[in-house]
Amino acid sequence: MGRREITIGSRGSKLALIQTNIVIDELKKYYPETNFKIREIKTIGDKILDKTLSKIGGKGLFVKEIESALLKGEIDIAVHSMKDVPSKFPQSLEISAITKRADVRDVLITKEDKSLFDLKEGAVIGTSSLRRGAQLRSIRSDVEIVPIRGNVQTRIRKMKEMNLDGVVLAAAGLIRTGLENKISYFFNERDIVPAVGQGALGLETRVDDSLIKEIVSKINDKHTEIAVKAERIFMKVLNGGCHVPIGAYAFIEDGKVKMEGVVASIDGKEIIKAYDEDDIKNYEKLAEEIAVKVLNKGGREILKALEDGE
Ligand SMILES: NCc1[nH]cc(CCC(=O)O)c1CC(=O)O
Repeated sequence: MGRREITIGSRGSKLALIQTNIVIDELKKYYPETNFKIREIKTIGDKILDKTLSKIGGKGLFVKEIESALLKGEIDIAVHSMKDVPSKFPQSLEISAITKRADVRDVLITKEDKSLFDLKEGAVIGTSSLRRGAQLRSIRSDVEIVPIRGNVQTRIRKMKEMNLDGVVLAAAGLIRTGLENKISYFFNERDIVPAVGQGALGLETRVDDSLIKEIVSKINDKHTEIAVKAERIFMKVLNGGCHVPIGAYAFIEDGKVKMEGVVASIDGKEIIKAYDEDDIKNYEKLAEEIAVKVLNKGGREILKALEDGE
């Protein structure tokens, strides 16, 4: 059973619209008769580009207006990058499906297409992500990190305008926008542990809209769902938003869930990591244990110092 017309809310950036169209193409495989309409919604995160996200209130800024439209019934589904979805939700909304994850890695785009190790001593790299900055400095302590904001295309343009040696971005966003050929270096996911949810798309719906929930459930990818849920548990235990350098990556392999979590000091001098694996059904316990391990190995002091410094 389908519905004749379904309205999907999306941010208006090129990447967001491409992602929403990826989701629509998937849904169309199951509901070829349905007309999927996109409604573009501007979020505060799209409007304020001259401040770092942590200063203007965190990553919830990319989803709030879209959630309001969902609550008002103006749209039936919201498509989000799971990376931008905060731990807390309005009570009557939920993520009902997470599609198959794309490349989770972070990458470097450099002015002269140089690999990480060919960058000159003291190279200046643009990223507003504390997670990327700290972990990058743990591999190359000589590099200087400068904040840079805006959508994917803007950041590449700013790299040139600000005469930076490079910028760090998510592989997924570049691949989806057809800019894969600009990537100069792929960071190994164990060197720069990705952001919670990176590379995964989530479909948010109203809790009581069982018809729409049934429709979106068709494109849920069980392995991605478990991995992203595990990462989000890690984030919740650490109580970390985007103002703390934390990362987590879970994946399913050989019938097990395997997971790494990290907390870093801003300068990258302290990198606290924990890795473990367990049966898939124990993913929640695994995520909690990894979070506790990271806290006990020194993560607690790092998080405390960040709180006091704010
Ligand atoms: N913070 C913005 C954002 N949200 C999702 C992606 C990329 C796609 C993804 O990770 O799913 C990006 C761009 C980036 O970080 O380079």
